[in-house]
Amino acid sequence: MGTESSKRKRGAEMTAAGWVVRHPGSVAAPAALVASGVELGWTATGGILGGAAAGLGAWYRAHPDTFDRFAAPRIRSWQRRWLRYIGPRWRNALIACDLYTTHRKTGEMRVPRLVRVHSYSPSVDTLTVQLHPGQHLRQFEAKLPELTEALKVERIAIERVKPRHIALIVERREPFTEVIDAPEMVYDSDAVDPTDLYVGETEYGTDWRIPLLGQHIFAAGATGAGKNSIVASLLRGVAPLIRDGSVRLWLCDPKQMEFAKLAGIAHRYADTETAAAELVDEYVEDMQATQRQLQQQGRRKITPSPLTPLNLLVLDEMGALLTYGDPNVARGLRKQLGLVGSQGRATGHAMTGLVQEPTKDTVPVRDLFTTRVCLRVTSAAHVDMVLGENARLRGALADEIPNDPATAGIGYVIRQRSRVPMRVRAAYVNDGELDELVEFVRAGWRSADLRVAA
Ligand SMILES: Nc1ncnc2c1ncn2[C@@H]1O[C@H](COP(=O)(O)OP(=O)(O)OP(=O)(O)O)[C@@H](O)[C@H]1O
Repeated sequence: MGTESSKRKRGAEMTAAGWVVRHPGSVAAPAALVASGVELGWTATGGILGGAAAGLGAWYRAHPDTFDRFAAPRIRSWQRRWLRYIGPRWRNALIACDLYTTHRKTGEMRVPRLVRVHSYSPSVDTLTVQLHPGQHLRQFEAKLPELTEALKVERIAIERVKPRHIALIVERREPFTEVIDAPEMVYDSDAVDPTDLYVGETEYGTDWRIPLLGQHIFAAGATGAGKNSIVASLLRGVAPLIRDGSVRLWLCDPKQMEFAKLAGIAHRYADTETAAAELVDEYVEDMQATQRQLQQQGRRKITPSPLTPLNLLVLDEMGALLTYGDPNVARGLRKQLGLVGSQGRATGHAMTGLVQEPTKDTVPVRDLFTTRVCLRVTSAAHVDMVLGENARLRGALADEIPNDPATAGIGYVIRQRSRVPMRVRAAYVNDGELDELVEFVRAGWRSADLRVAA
C-alpha cells in the first residue's frame, strides 16, 4: 500500500515551529535581550551590547589575524545568510529558475531549503542546500547560468555533499580587476627578509607574502595561468641576496621560455631532462655537504650568507619531468626531490615546483611542499589535488577562473592556521622587469669581480 499524501497544507504555526527548532539562536538571542532588559534594566542591557560591540571593534583593530580567523567568517556568514540569501530573494530566484518541486495534491511550491551559509572569505560563499525528493544536482547544473544571474553574483560552482544535499559555491565578486605591479627591488641585502617575501595581494587587500627560507613552494596552473610571475616576484624580492651570493639559484628550465633570461644569474641552469636530473643530483649532494658542515659546527640550521647560502631549486614543468620523460630519470628525480623535501629546509635548500596539470604522479610529491598555490586549472578535480581535500568545497574555485589573459596570476592558497582558501593575485613581472633583475644582479657581480681584480 502506497503512502497517501494529504490534500491539506501543513499548518503555518507548525512551519513556524519547525523554523524555530532549526534556528534556536534566532529566538534565543532576542529572548535573552528581552530577559536582560526586564531583569537588569534597559540601560544596563544597552551598556552590555555597546561593550560587546566596542570589544569586537577593539579586537578587529588590535588582532587582525585572530579576528579574521575566528570572528570575521562567522559574522560574514550570518550577515550573508540573513541579509543576502534567505527570504524572498532566495525563493524568487529558485522559482524563476524552475528549481522547485510542486506538491502533487496541494500544488504548493517547494523551494529547496538553504541549510547553511559559510562565508570563509569575502569573495566566496558556500551554500549548503537541501533538495526535495525528485530533485538532483543535474537540474542545478543545467540552470547555473540562470541562477548566477538571478542571485546577481559572478559565478557559481556546484558539488554534491551527501544524499539530498548539494553545495553551491558562489563567487560574489572579482576582487582583482587590475594587474599588480612587480615588486620593487631594494638595493640593500639587510632590507630583505627571506622568510617573508611579497609576491602579490590577497582578496582582503593585504600583501600576499611567502616564506622562501625553510619552505618549499608548489604552484599549479594551466598554460598561461601566470605561474612564472610567482617565481619572478620572489626573485626580485631576493635580488640583492642573489647579487651578494647569499641566495643561489638552481634552475631547471626544460621549456626554455621566459626563464631562459635567468640563466645569466643562475648558479646552475639545466635546459634538458637529463641535465635537470644531473642538476638535482648535484643539489642533493650540496645539501648533504651542508648537513655535514652543520653537524661539525653543532648548528641546526643556516642563516643565509655567502658562506652558507640559501639555495633555491626552481623546477619549471615539474609535471612533465616526472610524468612524460624517461621513467628511470623520473624515478630518480622523485627520490631526490623526496630528500630535498624532507631534509632541505634546515640546510637552506628550498625548492619551487611549477606544474601545468596536477596528476597522480605529482600528487605524492605535492605533499613535500609546504606552500601550495593553485592558479587557474582546467578541472575541478585538480583543485583538491593541489590544495588538499575539500579545498574546492570551501571556495577555492580555481577551475572557474576564466581562461582569459585578464585573470592571469589569480589563484588560491590555503591560509595556514584556519585551513580556509584565500584568493590571491601574483604581481606581474614583465620582460623588461625580468631584464632589470638580471642586470641588477650582474652589475653587482661585475663590480665585485673588478674589486677582486684590483
Ligand atoms: N601576475 C600576472 N598578472 C597579470 N598578467 C599576468 C600575470 N602573469 C602572467 N600574466 C600574463 O599572462 C601571460 C602568461 O603568463 P605565463 O607565461 O607566466 O603563464 P604560465 O602559467 O607560466 O604559462 P606556461 O605554463 O605556459 O609557461 C603573460 O604573458 C602575461 O601577459
